[in-house]
Amino acid sequence: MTSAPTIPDITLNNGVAIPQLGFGVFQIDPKDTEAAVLAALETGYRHIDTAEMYGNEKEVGRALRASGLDRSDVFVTSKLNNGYHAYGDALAAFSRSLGDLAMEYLDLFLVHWPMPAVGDYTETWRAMEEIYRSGRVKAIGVSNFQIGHLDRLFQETSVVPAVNQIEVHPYLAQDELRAFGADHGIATEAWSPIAQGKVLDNAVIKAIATRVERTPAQVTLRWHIQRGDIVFPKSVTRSRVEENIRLFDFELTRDDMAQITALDRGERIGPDPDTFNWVP
Ligand SMILES: NC(=O)C1=CN([C@@H]2O[C@H](COP(=O)(O)OP(=O)(O)OC[C@H]3O[C@@H](n4cnc5c(N)ncnc54)[C@H](OP(=O)(O)O)[C@@H]3O)[C@@H](O)[C@H]2O)C=CC1
Ligand SMILES: O=C(O)C(=O)[C@@H](O)[C@H](O)C(=O)CO
Repeated sequence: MTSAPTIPDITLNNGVAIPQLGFGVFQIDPKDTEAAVLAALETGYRHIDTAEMYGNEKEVGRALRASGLDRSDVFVTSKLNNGYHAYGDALAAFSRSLGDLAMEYLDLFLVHWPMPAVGDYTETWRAMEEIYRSGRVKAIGVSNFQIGHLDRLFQETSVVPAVNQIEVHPYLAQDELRAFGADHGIATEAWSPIAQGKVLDNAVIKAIATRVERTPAQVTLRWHIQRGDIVFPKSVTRSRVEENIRLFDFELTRDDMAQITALDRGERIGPDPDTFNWVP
């Protein structure tokens, strides 16, 4: 393939820079993860999104070491699993994630789900603040938090989350929650950015793709990039890993952007954060 593109950074609310495009590893079998992450790093990705829940942190760490890259060259995110929301459990879970990744620090650590009916996420967030103060993570954030959850954090805790990682794709544009985040200095990370493939046969996206001579996946990912969100598509297919990074040498018009945003139908492919209380 041709040389790797330059991926722009987004500056988080504490000054930390995060590559706007990364590589997600949800549903990559642990036995396949080292090879998949290594392929992504070889292709030019410098940002990996994992989680304790995915069961593949060890393999992510192995891939980074096998790549020969410096630890500081790659932005690594992991997430606190749902069973560890109590203060002491959260501290211990963070240390376990670091141990499994075999890293001295994480770039970003997130509360994976708010779990509103199970525990008190403000207690969990105080543990995250303690982890942040320890210097073993460069930034802390949340995932799947709704406006009400964020409002409670603002009222009862000190550190404003650096990011909120939420489901966003053309069928779930999330404009209200994204705007709320932007108003409070919280960057949006868009999970399942191509809706696990479900938006790729959409007629509007296909027509734009034909006109700009790109694939529907590239058009959809470019829509996220131009909206300013952070994305990390997942693929175990080398040709798609290469396709998904080629987003920085074309542009969508204002009309393309509006047409894709108008596909919003409030349709989730994942759980509803207000009612999701699953402990793996
Ligand atoms: N915080 C949270 O609660 C959540 C976070 N996430 C994060 O977001 C990441 C991405 O989301 P994910 O759910 O994996 O879904 P994605 O929207 O990234 O879609 C992944 C699926 O699309 C396929 N695919 C990838 N690229 C292409 C392409 N160019 N053309 C056609 N098909 C393609 C993949 O197939 P194949 O692999 O076979 O090539 C896979 O089946 C996760 O890996 C994870 O890091 C995801 C869900 C929830
Ligand atoms: O991928 C993630 O990060 C998730 O949280 C999802 O797996 C989510 O928990 C789910 O889809 C459960 O069915």
